Amino acid sequence: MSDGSTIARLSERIAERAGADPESSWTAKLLARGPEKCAEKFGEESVEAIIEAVRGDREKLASEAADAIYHLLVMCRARDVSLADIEAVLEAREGRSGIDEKAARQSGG
Ligand SMILES: N=c1c2ncn([C@@H]3O[C@H](COP(=O)(O)OP(=O)(O)OP(=O)(O)O)[C@@H](O)[C@H]3O)c2ncn1[C@@H]1O[C@H](COP(=O)(O)O)[C@@H](O)[C@H]1O
Repeated sequence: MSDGSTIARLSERIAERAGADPESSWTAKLLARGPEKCAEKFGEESVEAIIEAVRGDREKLASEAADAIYHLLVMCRARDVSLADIEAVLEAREGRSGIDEKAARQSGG
């Protein structure tokens, strides 16, 4: 069972590896290729997760979802958006239902 700290550790590891040798780090290699390439990679990994979600293989979906989360964090890192930035948005949404939020947006409130 995860308490969320695995993703926080992953995010820290991505930040550490950002300055590593691209020959020895996938993170460094991706970041060296620029934000557009990181976004493309996230898109590919997301599609792989979508395919497994449609197929209904739980094990493969968990694996592809892990790849997608890693590549999402790398893409955000490439644009200087940290996990803390993402968490701040999520925290601001806590306690408000998505249905209420959508209704408020549609009524301009
Ligand atoms: N979580 C990950 C992680 N998930 C996926 N990947 C890499 O993402 C790459 C995906 O590349 P590809 O698309 O070629 O792989 P694929 O999806 O199997 O491709 P196909 O063969 O299906 O086309 C692989 O090389 C994976 O190893 C990851 N690379 C790194 N991490 C984490 O990042 C940390 C730092 O890694 P380095 O930067 O490599 O040191 C690691 O300790 C991990 O915690």
